[in-house]
Amino acid sequence: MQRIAVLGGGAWGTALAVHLARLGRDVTLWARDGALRSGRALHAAACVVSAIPSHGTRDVIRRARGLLPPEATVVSATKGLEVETLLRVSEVIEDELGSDRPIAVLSGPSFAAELARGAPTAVAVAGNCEATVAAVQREFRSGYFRLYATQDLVGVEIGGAMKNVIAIAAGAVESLGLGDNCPSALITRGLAEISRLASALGGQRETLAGLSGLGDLVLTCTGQLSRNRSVGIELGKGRPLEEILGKMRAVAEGVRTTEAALALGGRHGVELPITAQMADVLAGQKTPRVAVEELMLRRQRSEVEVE
Ligand SMILES: NC(=O)C1=CN([C@@H]2O[C@H](COP(=O)(O)OP(=O)(O)OC[C@H]3O[C@@H](n4cnc5c(N)ncnc54)[C@H](O)[C@@H]3O)[C@@H](O)[C@H]2O)C=CC1
Ligand SMILES: O=C(CO)COP(=O)(O)O
Repeated sequence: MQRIAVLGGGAWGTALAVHLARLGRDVTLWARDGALRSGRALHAAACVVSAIPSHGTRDVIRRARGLLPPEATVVSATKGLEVETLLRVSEVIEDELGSDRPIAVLSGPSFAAELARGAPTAVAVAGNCEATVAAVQREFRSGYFRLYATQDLVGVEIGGAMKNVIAIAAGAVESLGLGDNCPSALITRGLAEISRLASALGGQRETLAGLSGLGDLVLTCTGQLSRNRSVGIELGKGRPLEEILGKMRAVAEGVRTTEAALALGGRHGVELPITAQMADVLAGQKTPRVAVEELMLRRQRSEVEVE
């Protein structure tokens, strides 16, 4: 897997391209408005890493379809859901490229800037076949980048997408200055909510206790570099969402994921109380303070749910 094309010239695509180039791979980075049409970016690629925001993935993959070498593995590094279809990103890719295509997903606690400077980082890698997962694990690893293999695509992708929703909530709670108990409860109950949805969709709860669940949740809810957390901080100050997003150049996937996750929960009969409150907050229908009060006043229940 020597030749690698990275689609997406944002922070994450760039960091992954830098990392792979450092490993001696022959890397091409395709940024929006780049030369995808000419096929130069994808020519003879053994592997294509997709680090496009979730809302742009289908379009870019569709445009890449005819240019992709038939055997090329596609590795999704995106964390989100397709709002219109409620599909996970690997499902979107499969929808466009067919179920024979080797597809893997990378997800876990990994701020782009830290990977780019070679800070020790560990992620999960899942895929639609064991050999694909093993190949990605082998080809992407370095002294500072470690990949844990799993076959649980659902768990890994739901963990990566949903942690962004809880991170927005964590930022809002931080802004309200409610102390340390509240964010801790939010992270824990957020994890319960994420695990419930993943499990209903066929994922394994154990996956959510791993890097693409708890690991990424802790990083994004507490890390200074998180864009999702920073959206929450601004919401907590009372700024409207449009104004916050209008000033942001980077993507905060949790904003769109909130709506999609809530719809997925509804479809599968899964209660997502924090996500539901965040949907109201993001829609400007409720303040974060009221959302916290309503969560606290919910009917008390068992901590561990019996399925
Ligand atoms: N930044 C990070 O630390 C990490 C980000 N991710 C995920 O990677 C994905 C990409 O995020 P970043 O690179 O951070 O985003 P970014 O905000 O740094 O850049 C987004 C890039 O996507 C391009 N883009 C936007 N809309 C597009 C569209 N419709 N079609 C094609 N390209 C489009 C933009 O031009 C820009 O180059 C997201 O799903 C994010 O959650 C995952 C792990 C770490
Ligand atoms: O996914 C990330 C770290 O694992 C990046 O989080 P943000 O998109 O909130 O910056």
